[in-house]
Amino acid sequence: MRQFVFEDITSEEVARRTGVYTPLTDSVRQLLDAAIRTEVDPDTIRAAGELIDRATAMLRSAQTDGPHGVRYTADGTGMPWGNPAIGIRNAIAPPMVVTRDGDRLVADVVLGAAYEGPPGLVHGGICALLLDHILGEAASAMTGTLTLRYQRATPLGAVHLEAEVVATAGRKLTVRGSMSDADGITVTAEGIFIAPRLTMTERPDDREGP
Ligand SMILES: CCCCCCCCCCCCCC(=O)SCCNC(=O)CCNC(=O)[C@H](O)C(C)(C)COP(=O)(O)OP(=O)(O)OC[C@H]1O[C@@H](n2cnc3c(N)ncnc32)[C@H](O)[C@@H]1OP(=O)(O)O
Repeated sequence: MRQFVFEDITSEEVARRTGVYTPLTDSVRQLLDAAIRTEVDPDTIRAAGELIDRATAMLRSAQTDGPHGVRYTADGTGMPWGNPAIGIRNAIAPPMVVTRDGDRLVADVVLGAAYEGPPGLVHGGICALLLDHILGEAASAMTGTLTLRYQRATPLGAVHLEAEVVATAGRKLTVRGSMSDADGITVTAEGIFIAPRLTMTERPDDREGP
């Protein structure tokens, strides 16, 4: 299991990097959507592919070995930037922006063509990804068991997610949550999340993570 990675950088530097990477990821997200929906002729598709390959080579001219990792700074700011639900450097992520509302975590996300499963509807695995993430973030723990009930299909478009810890027993946290559209709940979730064996006396870079 890889470890969390400590980066000794200021919040200004985090903001600067966020400003650099966010527009790139937005562009790649637009590219994903365009690649799914384009109806241009084959020559134009080939030409676009060559341009994309050139851009990819530019980006690969300096890159990390392996994944981005879950990085954090001295003040505890997390940089899970490769995360497929919330990562600001991952175009697969919608991205979901999670905020706190009292005891609950909430997020509002727009799911477009890249998330389609049945026609016009959100893929069930995407519902599971987003719910796993928001429930896991509510618990700050590893998913042990996650149970979903797909109450009705979720149309592509705007969705709302919620999660709340409802019980704690030792390292085990029970978390409930839901996904909904404008007409109400589409998916309910309940998970058992297991907090790491970790004491606050350990140095941050000793922590193991997913
Ligand atoms: C790491 C911190 C993460 C922070 C993340 C920040 C937010 C990021 C958000 C990311 C969100 C995305 C999140 C992701 O994507 S997390 C990635 C997906 N999840 C995994 O890959 C987890 C793989 N499994 C494991 O690593 C271990 O099996 C875990 C850690 C789960 C338990 O192994 P551990 O050796 O620690 O456990 P223990 O044997 O001491 O048992 C302890 C207690 O737990 C009970 N139990 C055990 N297993 C399960 C189970 N599967 N269901 C229900 N209960 C289970 C067990 O009965 C016992 O209960 P009790 O007898 O005491 O009553």
